[in-house]
Amino acid sequence: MTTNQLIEQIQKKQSFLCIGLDVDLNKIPKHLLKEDDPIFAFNKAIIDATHHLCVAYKPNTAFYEAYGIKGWKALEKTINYLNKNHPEIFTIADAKRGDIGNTSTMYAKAFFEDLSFDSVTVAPYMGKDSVEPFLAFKNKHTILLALTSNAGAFDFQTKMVNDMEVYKQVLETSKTWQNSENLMYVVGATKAEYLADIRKIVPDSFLLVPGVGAQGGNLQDVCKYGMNDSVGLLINSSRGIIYASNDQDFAEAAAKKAEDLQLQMKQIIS
Ligand SMILES: O=C(O)c1cc(=O)[nH]c(=O)n1[C@@H]1O[C@H](COP(=O)(O)O)[C@@H](O)[C@H]1O
Repeated sequence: MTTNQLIEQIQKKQSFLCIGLDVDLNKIPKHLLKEDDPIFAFNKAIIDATHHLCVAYKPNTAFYEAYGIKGWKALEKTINYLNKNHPEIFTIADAKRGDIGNTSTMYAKAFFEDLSFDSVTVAPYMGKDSVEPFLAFKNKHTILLALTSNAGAFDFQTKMVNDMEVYKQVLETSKTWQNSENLMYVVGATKAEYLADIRKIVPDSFLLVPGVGAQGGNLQDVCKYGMNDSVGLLINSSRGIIYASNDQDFAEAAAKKAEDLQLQMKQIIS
C-alpha cells in the first residue's frame, strides 16, 4: 500500500487507529480453545468486528513465534485473511528485526514477499546497511524504532552523543539513507511531550505510536504534538482493545473499545 492510499483511508474512515493483534492463549475466551486454530479464530472475530473502525492491524510476531509452527501458521492465515478480505487495511508485522545486510534481506523477504505485509518494524542499532535492504522494497514501509514507549528507552535512546540525543540521531541519519521515503518511525505514546521536537526533524513521516490503553499513553497529547497536515499518525492499542472481555461477547466488547477511540479521532480530525 502506498502512503497516499493510507492517507485516503484515514480520511475515509475518520480513523488513524491501529489494532494490535497480540494473541495470548491465556487471555482469549476459553470457548475458542476448542477450535482447530484458536489464534486465528480469535483474530478473525476481532477483525470482522473492528475493520471498519481502524486503518491498520499490527500482529506482534512474538505472540505467534511463542506457539511454534502453529503460531506461525496462524500469523500466515491472519495476514492472508486481511489481504484477501480487507486490502484497504495497512498491515504491520511487528517483528523488530535488523541484522547484517544479507540477513536483513532475508527478513525483508519473509515479511514483504512470503507474508505480504505492508510494513515491518525494524531496530536501527546496526545502522544503515541493516536497514537499507528493507527500504529497497517498493511500496513497502520500514518502521524504525526511534523513541520507544518503555522505561528502558532512557537507557540509550535519550542519551546525548555529540550534543544530540541518540533517538534524534536515528531520525536525522536515517533520512539520508537510500529510499528513505519508505521510512516511518515508532514513537511511544508515553513520550508524547517529545513529539514536538520529533516533528521538527521528520515533519512529513508517518509515526506509529503504541502505548495508548494498557501502557497509559494519552491520545489527545499525542495528537497535540504529533499530528501533521495528513494526520501522520497510526495510534496502536493492543490489550486495551482485544481483551476488553474474555467471554462470548469478546468481539463486540473489542469493537466498543475501538469505537471509543475512533470517535475521539474523528473529533480530532474534523
Ligand atoms: O513497535 C511497537 O509496536 C512497540 C514499540 C514501543 O515502543 N512500544 C510498544 O509497546 N510496542 C508494541 O506495541 C504493542 C503495545 O501493546 P499494548 O500495550 O497492549 O497496547 C506491543 O505489541 C508492543 O510490543
